[in-house]
Amino acid sequence: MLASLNIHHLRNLTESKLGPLSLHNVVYGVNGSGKTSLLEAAHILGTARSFRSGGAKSLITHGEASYVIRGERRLPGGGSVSMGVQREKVGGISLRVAGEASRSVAQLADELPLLLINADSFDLLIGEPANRRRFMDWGVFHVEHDLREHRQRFQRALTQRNHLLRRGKLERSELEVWTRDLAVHAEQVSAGRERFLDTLRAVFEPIIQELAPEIGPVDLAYRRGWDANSSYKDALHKSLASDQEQGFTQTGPQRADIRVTVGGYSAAETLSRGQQKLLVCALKLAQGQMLAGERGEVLYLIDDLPSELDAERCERVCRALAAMRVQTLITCVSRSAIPIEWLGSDTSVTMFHVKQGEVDLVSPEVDNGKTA
Ligand SMILES: Nc1ncnc2c1ncn2[C@@H]1O[C@H](COP(=O)(O)OP(=O)(O)OP(=O)(O)O)[C@@H](O)[C@H]1O
Repeated sequence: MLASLNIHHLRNLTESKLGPLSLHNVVYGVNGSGKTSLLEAAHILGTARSFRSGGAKSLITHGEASYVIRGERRLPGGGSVSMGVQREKVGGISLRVAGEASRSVAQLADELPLLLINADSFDLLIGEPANRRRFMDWGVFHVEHDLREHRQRFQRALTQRNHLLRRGKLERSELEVWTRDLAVHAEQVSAGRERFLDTLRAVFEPIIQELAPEIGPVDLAYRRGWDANSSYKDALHKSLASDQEQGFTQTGPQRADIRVTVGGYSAAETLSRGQQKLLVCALKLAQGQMLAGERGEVLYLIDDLPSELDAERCERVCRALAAMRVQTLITCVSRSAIPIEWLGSDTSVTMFHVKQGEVDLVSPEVDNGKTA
């Protein structure tokens, strides 16, 4: 569990401490006060990158030369691990884990597994299929580590095959070699995605029922990217002439998708914005449940949880998070937007008030909900 976060010169957070952190942490403050920047700091600590667009250097407080983010992770069995990320305007990024310099972002991710829910998360439902493929591949690689190699070899074979298809004069034997390789690894990648989706469905269904029973059953159908009745090898054989004409491989896992429907209709085109948010939250909570099952720990960064949700539905999300026993860092504009009893007992929830980059620990008893 992340125990504390110290931030130096990240956006308007010139010298800020967020801590001590509990299982659930609510940060509130007016627009532009620095709430998202606090989530961003936690995200950088676990991934070495921001979730917002823009150059990495634009995160450094204007006029300063570098930012530094330090965090302390409390270990389940006692003891703690320190983590740190520093970015220089001139120079680059340096990472530290347990007092040692590290070159591996994966080491940060291992120490602090994170999941983010923010306005961009809607892309999972309404965005391009690539967003849903990334979601599937995240799951595949967390659950089945050896599929990484199949994925890399699939990508390499696809690149090579497309390269040959683009060339006017076709080298048949070379094309056949890459097509054979492509077919083998594509089937593996696709089968892995299908298994992930089967596992996810079982976790997702009770969560969506709890968060949004009124929208009815939600179907997550896997579209593997080629004719469901043929092997990929046969599909490639059938589409060879047309692939040659187009100059690229038109079918395969690079076209896979998850079709999300409600009562047979596209969820993206049918659901209201609030319902879409509940559906996206259910997918992310299912993802977290799978990750927590495997890793034992996960930290949810949730930007402006109450936006788009009415009080009752916001409460449902909070109660689902509380039931999962995952750590949360949730932002909202007003103190009263998330009554802490939705998340659990007073002892497992800490509130912070951020004002122009300054973070204050708020005692709920003293504050009594009056500081909005
Ligand atoms: N490099 C920078 N140096 C200094 N200040 C910056 C820099 N980048 C952004 N800011 C400022 O930091 C502040 C914090 O922005 P942030 O997005 O964290 O606010 P927020 O509390 O999440 O707001 P909202 O509720 O509007 O989403 C803003 O006032 C922004 O103008």
